[in-house]
Amino acid sequence: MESVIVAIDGPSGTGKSSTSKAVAAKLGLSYLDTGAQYRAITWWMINNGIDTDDPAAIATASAKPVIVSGTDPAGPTITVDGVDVAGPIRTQEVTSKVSAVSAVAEVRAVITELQRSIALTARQGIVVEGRDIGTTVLPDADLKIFLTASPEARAARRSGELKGKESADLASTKAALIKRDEADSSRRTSPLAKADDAVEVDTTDLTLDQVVECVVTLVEEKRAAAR
Ligand SMILES: Nc1ncnc2c1ncn2[C@@H]1O[C@H](COP(=O)(O)OP(=O)(O)O)[C@@H](O)[C@H]1O
Ligand SMILES: Nc1ccn([C@@H]2O[C@H](COP(=O)(O)OP(=O)(O)O)[C@@H](O)[C@H]2O)c(=O)n1
Repeated sequence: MESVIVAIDGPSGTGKSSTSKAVAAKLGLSYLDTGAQYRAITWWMINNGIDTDDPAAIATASAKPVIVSGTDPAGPTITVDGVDVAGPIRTQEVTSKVSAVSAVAEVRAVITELQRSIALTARQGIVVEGRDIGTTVLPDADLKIFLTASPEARAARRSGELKGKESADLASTKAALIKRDEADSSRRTSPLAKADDAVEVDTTDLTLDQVVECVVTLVEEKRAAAR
């Protein structure tokens, strides 16, 4: 197997981004954060005065923003209409609105198309992380991983990140995270779900290094089996 495609899905705070970046760096693969793309289109909607509670208005505007993702795991980038939005897409405002925007079928169609074209052109292969990569975006991925962790562990990880930036206590972080998971899991189009053939890894009691090692081993096993 020359080029390998790895799909990593799961809810917020399970370790998708950190794991995917490290696995891609170790194996010399590209890396794509699809959540950043949904955050970027949400940022654009807010910035352009589109009501994020109006699915029809979102659908009409969905093809307008030009989103470009840089896929080097050592320094992933994201721009919208040429503007670097790596910082602005992480605000609580975007986080609170991204589930509503990403539930709109037209938004998913545009972003899914973009994701498939990026995966197709990654010559060495790619690690793609998100919510519906194994089920919808790349159903033929060579390896599918579904990360889980307890809500307590996920909230603790997230509020650790937010400390010093935007104050958010553990309880409100946990409540916001559970609300977003529910919205992502219950939407009609391409909800957050484990693919039938995904390997589930519970990261609650694992260190990041252990999770990375586990995924790298699974990729190597796939490669050995394909030889
Ligand atoms: N196995 C782990 N144990 C402890 N902390 C972790 C683990 N995996 C990730 N983290 C930390 O948790 C936070 C959220 O991880 P991230 O990779 O952004 O998750 P996701 O992409 O699933 O939302 C980060 O600060 C990261 O360093
Ligand atoms: N493949 C994906 C990835 C993200 N998303 C949406 O984008 C949001 C932000 O994703 P993210 O991966 O940046 O979220 P975190 O887990 O990092 O907080 C999710 O809550 C989903 O609403 C999606 O719908 N499909």
